[in-house]
Amino acid sequence: MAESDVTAVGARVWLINGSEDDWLPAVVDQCDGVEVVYRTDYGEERRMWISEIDAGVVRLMNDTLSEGMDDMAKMAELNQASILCNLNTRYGKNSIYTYIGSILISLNPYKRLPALYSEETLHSYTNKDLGEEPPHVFAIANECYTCMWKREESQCVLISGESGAGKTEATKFILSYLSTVSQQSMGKEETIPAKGRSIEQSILESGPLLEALGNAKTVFNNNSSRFGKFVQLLFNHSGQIKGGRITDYLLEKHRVVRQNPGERNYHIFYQLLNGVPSKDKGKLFLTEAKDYHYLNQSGCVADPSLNDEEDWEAFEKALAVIGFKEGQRMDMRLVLAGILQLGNVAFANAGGAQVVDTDVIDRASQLLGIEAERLEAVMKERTMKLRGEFITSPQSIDQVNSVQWS
Ligand SMILES: Nc1ncnc2c1ncn2[C@@H]1O[C@H](COP(=O)(O)OP(=O)(O)OP(=O)(O)O)[C@@H](O)[C@H]1O
Repeated sequence: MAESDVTAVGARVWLINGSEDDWLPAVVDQCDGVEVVYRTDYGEERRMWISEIDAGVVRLMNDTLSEGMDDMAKMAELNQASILCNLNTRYGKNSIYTYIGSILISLNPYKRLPALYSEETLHSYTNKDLGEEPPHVFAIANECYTCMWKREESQCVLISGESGAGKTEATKFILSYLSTVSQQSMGKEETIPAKGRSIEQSILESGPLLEALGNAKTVFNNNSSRFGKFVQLLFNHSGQIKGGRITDYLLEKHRVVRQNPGERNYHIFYQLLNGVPSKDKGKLFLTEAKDYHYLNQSGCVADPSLNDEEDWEAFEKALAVIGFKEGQRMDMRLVLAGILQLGNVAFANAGGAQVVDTDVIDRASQLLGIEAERLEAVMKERTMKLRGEFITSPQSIDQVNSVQWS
């Protein structure tokens, strides 16, 4: 390598800090023949005397990396620094997807990129081999779909990443791709099932449903899934989706009663309060989020990026598409409103915990369909079976609160 290559203005270089993981991608910004100014991709400026520069300090970057490679398995230099540099270069061009062989790396753009997920883009990935088109989550979905045919074996996509990385969005894109190709493979003699809803529609509608009940605003992600899920789709021999199953894991249950500062309870409670028409609020005893202990303790009841009213409509529509009747939907509203009332039951010490305001118990009992006396008793007393006999004893306020809030 000629030394002048790494001092020529505009040249892409590596500044060698130590181990390969510490290399910094940079560009030669200025050179007056004595001193060189390098500007790193991460915004830093580094100055060096030309006399100090050798291959142990600055190295010329491979041309292919300067442009950004869409498959990193083909990179000449493969280390943490070159991977991060390549992803960063591509991210700057809104190329959020990159392969390493058949593994897809997806970066969260934190902005809508409609052209990337248009119908036209989706169709450009059908019947293509992996690598034929630019890296994309649709290409992974297509690879699964075609491998299922070719190998006659079940296929699996594993999506992992930290909170807010984009797993839920990626899952939705994969489901939307598979549901589109499933509908395309529908034979002429086959029609959408009765009640005007297809399985594909039901699978897509499961998104708003699961998000309302299992997602919440956290400090990392305003729509964080607080559970893991395994989505299974079953295809027939014509390539159509014939069924699906979603198994959930490890729902963060304690969020219903307690949230960290700046976070929210599950979306559904705020959607209920904002979405139920005023005329129906009375019978559900609904007021405002700030009035409920389960919603007001974190200091956050709203987020400008979330539209609880619209999301309530999407939730109700999803329930209808999936097949819940109005009576069942009403039962859900009653249970949700009942949970909010339970959080407001307050206790005082009077020879054991006693309910301060029995109106709250009355409201909860009406909503949940449980006798008020029995509801009050299970909240403030403890019953044990001792030598075949049931013994009921009062509880202290701490004991009662630990049951109510944990
Ligand atoms: N491909 C994308 N295009 C546009 N925005 C995206 C994309 N992926 C993610 N986002 C944005 O980032 C937010 C967080 O993404 P997402 O909810 O999918 O993360 P997650 O990995 O599922 O997080 P968690 O583990 O907390 O549930 C989304 O609400 C969306 O605003």
